[in-house]
Amino acid sequence: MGILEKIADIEREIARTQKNKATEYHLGLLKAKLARYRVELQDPGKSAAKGEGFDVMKSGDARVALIGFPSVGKSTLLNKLTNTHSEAGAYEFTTLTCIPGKIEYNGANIQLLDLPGIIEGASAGKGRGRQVIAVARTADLIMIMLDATKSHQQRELLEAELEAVGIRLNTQKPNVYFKVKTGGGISFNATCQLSMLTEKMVQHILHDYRIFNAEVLVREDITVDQFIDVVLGNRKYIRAIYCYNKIDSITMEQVDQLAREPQTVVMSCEMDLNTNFLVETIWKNLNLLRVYTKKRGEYPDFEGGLIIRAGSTIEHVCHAIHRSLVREFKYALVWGRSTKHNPQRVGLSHLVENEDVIQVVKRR
Ligand SMILES: Nc1nc2c(ncn2[C@@H]2O[C@H](COP(=O)(O)OP(=O)(O)OP(=O)(O)O)[C@@H](O)[C@H]2O)c(=O)[nH]1
Ligand SMILES: [K+]
Ligand SMILES: [Mg+2]
Repeated sequence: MGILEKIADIEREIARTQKNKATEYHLGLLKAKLARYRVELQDPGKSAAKGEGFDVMKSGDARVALIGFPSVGKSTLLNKLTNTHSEAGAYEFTTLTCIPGKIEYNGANIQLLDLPGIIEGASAGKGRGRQVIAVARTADLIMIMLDATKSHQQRELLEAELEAVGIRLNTQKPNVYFKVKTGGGISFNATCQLSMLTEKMVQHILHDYRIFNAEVLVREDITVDQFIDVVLGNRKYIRAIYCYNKIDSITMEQVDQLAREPQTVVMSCEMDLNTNFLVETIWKNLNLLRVYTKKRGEYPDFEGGLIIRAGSTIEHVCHAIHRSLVREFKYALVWGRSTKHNPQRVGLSHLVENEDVIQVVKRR
C-alpha cells in the first residue's frame, strides 16, 4: 500500500470513529500515525525532488506569501500593490512560479510573493502544491486569498492543506517542555489540569514514535494534536490573514457578513476597494516596529529609522545598526514609549517600543 493510501485510510477511520472517552486512545494513536506518514510524505529525501520549491531570495524587512485557489486574484493584487508585474488572466494556473514584489509602507520594505494557485490535495503533492507550501513555510505572514463569490468551503480546504504540512495558523507554540533522553524512561508532569490529554496517551504516542526515554512537562491544557506537534517539533507557527477579493460581485449583506469574520479583510482589486486597509492590516499583523537612532548632539533621523520585530531589545537594535556594535556598547539613551523618563539610560536587555529614539553610547 502506498503512503497516500495509508494516509487516506487513516483519515477515513478517524472520520468514522465517534469521538468519546472510550475511543480517545484509539483516536490519539491514529492521529500520531497520520502525522508520522505526513512527515514521511514531506521528507525531501524521499519524495520531493532536489531543488524543489521556488528559489526566491528573502529581501526586505518581512515576507508575505499569497496563498489561494486558482484565479482568486493573487496576481492582480501583486500588480496593484507593487511595481512588479505578474501575468493575470481569466483562466486557472496563469501563474506558474513565484514572483516577488515589494510593498513600501511605514518605512518598511515588505516582500509580497505571488504564487501559483493551489488545489485540494496540494499537501499530498497535487499540482505545484508542495512547492507553494514550501514557500509559505518561509513567510512571516500568510495571506489566504479567497474569492468572495465562491463557497465558504474554500477557506476550510485551504486551512486543511496548510495544516496537513505542519503549518499552524494564528496559534502559539504549545507551552510544553519536551526533551528526549538516553535513559530513565518517560517522566511526565503537568503544571495545570489537563482535560484532553492523559499520561497513558502520552506514553502511547511516544512509543508509537519509538521514544522510550523523555522528559515531558506540560504547562497548558493542550489537545492530543498539539502534543503530537510538540513531539514532531517541525511545526511552523505563522500568522495568517484572510482576504476576500471580488466583493464587487456580491451583495452588501454578503460583504457585511464576510467582513465580520476574524482576521479578515474584504476587498476588490478590480474596483480598488479597501486596498489601503489591506496594507494596513498586513503591517499590523507583521508586528513590526520602527525606531529612530540619533547621534550625540544631533537630531534623530526621522526619515530613516530601523524596522525591527515587536519584542526586540536594545541588543537587537544594535545588531541592526552594526554587527560589532554590541561589543562596544556601554549604555543607550532612549526617548519614547518604552521609558519612564526621557531620556532614560538603559542596558542591552531593554525592550523597545514603536517610534522610540535611541542613542547608543560606546565604551572608550
Ligand atoms: N470581479 C473581479 N474580478 C477580479 C478581481 N480581481 C481579479 N479579478 C479577475 O480574476 C481573474 C483571475 O485573476 P488573477 O490575478 O490571474 O488570479 P490568480 O489568483 O493570480 O490566478 P492563478 O495565477 O491562475 O492562480 C482575472 O480575470 C481578473 O481580472 C476583482 O476584484 N473583482
Ligand atoms: K488566473
Ligand atoms: Mg496568478
